Amino acid sequence: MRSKLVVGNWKMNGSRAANATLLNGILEGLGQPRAAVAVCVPAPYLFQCEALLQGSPIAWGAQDVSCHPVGAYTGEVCMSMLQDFGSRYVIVGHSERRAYHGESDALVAKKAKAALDAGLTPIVCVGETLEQREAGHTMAVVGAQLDAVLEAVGAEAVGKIVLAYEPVWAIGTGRTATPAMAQEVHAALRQKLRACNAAAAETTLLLYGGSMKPDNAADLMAQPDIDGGLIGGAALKAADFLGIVHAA
Ligand SMILES: O=C[C@H](O)COP(=O)(O)O
Repeated sequence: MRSKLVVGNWKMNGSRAANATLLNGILEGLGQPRAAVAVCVPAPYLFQCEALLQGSPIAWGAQDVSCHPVGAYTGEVCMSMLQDFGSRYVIVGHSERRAYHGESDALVAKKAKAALDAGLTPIVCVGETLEQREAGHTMAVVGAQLDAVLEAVGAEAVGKIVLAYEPVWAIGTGRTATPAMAQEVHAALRQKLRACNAAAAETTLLLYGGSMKPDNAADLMAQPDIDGGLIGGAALKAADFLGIVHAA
C-alpha cells in the first residue's frame, strides 16, 4: 500500500506576512495526518519555510530549478541553493514553465536528473492541453513527457521520482478531471513505469493536480493509482489545504 502525499504549489503568490499566517494556520490544524505534506514555495521564501517548518511534519521545496550546478546563469537558482535552505522537493516541468518559458521535454528531463543527482526529489509534471485531449492525444503527450524523463534518469530512479499528472485544461479553471478520467491516465502512466522498473513502479507516488479542492479530493485520492495531489489555488488557504490533506 502506497502512502499519500499532498503538495501545495504556491506558484507566484505570497509575502512574508501572508506565508507566516498560512503556514501557522496549516501547522495548527494539521494534527497527525495520514498523508505526507509539503509546500513548494517561491525560492525567496525557502528561508522562511526552513525557519517555520523545521522539525514539523511539513516538508518544503521549490517550483523550478536550474539544470546547471553553478555559474554564469543570470536569474537562475541551482540545486545546492535549494538544499542550503533544507528543501526536499523540487517541481520540474510544470505546464506553466513549459508554456510560458518554453521548457522542452529534454530540459525537464535534465532538471529531473540533476535533482536526483543532488539528492532532491523531483516532482515531475506531465499533462495534456484541451486541444490534445480532444484530438485523442492524451496518452501520446504524457507518455512522451514521461519517456524523456525516464530516459534521462534511468530505470533505477523510477521509485525515487514523484510524478504529477496535471491536465492543463484543469489547472486553475475549476474544471477537474473526473476521478475516472484521472485514474485512466494514472494507470497508464504506472504501466509505463512498470515497463521500465516493475518493482519500483509500485512505490512511485503519482499525484493528481488540477482544481483539486476539499470537496473533490477524497474521490480523486480514492482511485487506486492516485496517491495524492499537487494543489495550486486551494493551497493558499489553510482551511482548504487542510481539507485536502485530511481527505487523503
Ligand atoms: O501545481 C498545481 C496545479 O497547477 C494545480 O493548480 P490548481 O489547483 O490551482 O488548479
